[in-house]
Amino acid sequence: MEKEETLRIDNYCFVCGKENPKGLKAKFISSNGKAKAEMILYKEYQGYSGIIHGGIIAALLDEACAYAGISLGYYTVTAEIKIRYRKTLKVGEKIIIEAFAEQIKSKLIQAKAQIKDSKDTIIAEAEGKLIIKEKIEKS
Ligand SMILES: CCCCCCCCCCCC(=O)SCCNC(=O)CCNC(=O)[C@H](O)C(C)(C)COP(=O)(O)OP(=O)(O)OC[C@H]1O[C@@H](n2cnc3c(N)ncnc32)[C@H](O)[C@@H]1OP(=O)(O)O
Repeated sequence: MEKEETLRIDNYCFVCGKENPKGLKAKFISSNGKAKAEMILYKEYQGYSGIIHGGIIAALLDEACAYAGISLGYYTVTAEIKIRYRKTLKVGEKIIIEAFAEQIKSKLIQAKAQIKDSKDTIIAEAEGKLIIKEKIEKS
């Protein structure tokens, strides 16, 4: 049987990697199944003029779900993610990204995430199913 590949962290994640010069460099803090980040997205990430691209929003929501899962002690891959875009996100607006995750089966974590603007308006929401690949060894 083929040995499963382990997930490697090399700080080049497109969303959070500190070393990725083309990445978003989001800084998540997470604990007890919750994750949070605040950031501003600039023109480089727009689709239509002045509006942040939905794929970037999806990537941030996905990442938030993953961080919430990491805070439960697991590295996961996303099996499914459903996104509801509620309002357009304007270039240059401060946003808050939050996620909550719970393990609902031996290999399955269910997560919810949302992005709000500084007026507490929900910009987008997500529901994700994450499959546990490995337990994080405490160093
Ligand atoms: C500090 C760090 C910084 C670094 C932090 C970096 C964070 C990066 C975050 C990035 C997130 C990503 O983009 S991850 C990359 C994008 N995602 C991927 O590439 C995933 C590609 N897909 C796959 O590898 C596969 O399809 C899987 C693993 C998702 C599923 O494979 P599989 O073969 O079907 O699953 P299998 O192992 O048989 O099943 C495992 C269990 O999960 C269940 N399961 C599988 N899929 C689903 C599903 N959609 N919904 C419900 N349940 C499911 C199965 O029924 C089974 O349950 P039971 O029978 O055991 O009960």
